[in-house]
Amino acid sequence: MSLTVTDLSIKIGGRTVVDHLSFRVADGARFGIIGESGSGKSLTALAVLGLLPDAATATGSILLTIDGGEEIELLGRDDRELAHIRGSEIGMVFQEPRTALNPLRRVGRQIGEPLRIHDRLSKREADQRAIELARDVLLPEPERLLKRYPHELSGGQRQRVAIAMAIARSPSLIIADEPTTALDVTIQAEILELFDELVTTTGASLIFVTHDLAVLAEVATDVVVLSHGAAVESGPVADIVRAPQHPVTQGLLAAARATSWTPGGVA
Ligand SMILES: Nc1ncnc2c1ncn2[C@@H]1O[C@H](COP(=O)(O)OP(=O)(O)OP(=O)(O)O)[C@@H](O)[C@H]1O
Repeated sequence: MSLTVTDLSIKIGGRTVVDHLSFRVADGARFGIIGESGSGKSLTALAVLGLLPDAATATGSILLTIDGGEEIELLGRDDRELAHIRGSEIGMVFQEPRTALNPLRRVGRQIGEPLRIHDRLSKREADQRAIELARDVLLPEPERLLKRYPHELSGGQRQRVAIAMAIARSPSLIIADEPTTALDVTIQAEILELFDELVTTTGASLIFVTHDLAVLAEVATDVVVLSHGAAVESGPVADIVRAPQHPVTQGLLAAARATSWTPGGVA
């Protein structure tokens, strides 16, 4: 699968919040969208997911090319079709796992339910698959843990459950919007490692949204830098870290270094 965003503009209440943005995510790529708060990162991710707020209007093109060559224009597509694509082709992980999880349901059921509904697995098959997925995301003691409710899990474990739900139906694209921002630093590193591993083993492409260049450098190989909704710089993460051209990128690098990060790990 590949994703080609061309000339994407998003307006809310007459204000342009994403401005003629173009980028391409190649098959199996790990692509980062970075920028300061309010630069339009989340709205760009939501546009790809077909989840823009009602007040927003979007123009341009978001073309998903699925394996086999079929091209699907996501922009302007009706909600039902987008919901179908979200389930099967695109998985999503957000900052706060609580919002992705139903507090009243055991986590195993939440992981397995889409598989029962869409892939018509029996309850037993879905339970079994939920355990496999829990293992894939390195949840401890899956059989026991899946019987628990979200509030009985730690924040890191909840995010692992949300990731298991995102990958349950083997999407070819995973979109993660600040998935580690709400977590402690040590847990953050573990979750980044998990993304790294999952993308490698599943072959899915990744769009990773963050304000943190240190985090980005752990998972992404290519990046677009946003400022006020527009791309100000793009290219391989290693180049951007080595020689940032735009003042916004230089600022993001300075902010990352201020947390004692050194860009040694960048490929
Ligand atoms: N539902 C909304 N109604 C009105 N304005 C919105 C809405 N959602 C976002 N915006 C505005 O659009 C701009 C871009 O928002 P967006 O959430 O994409 O930024 P961001 O880069 O993800 O920032 P953050 O890291 O703070 O989430 C911001 O100025 C924001 O205030």
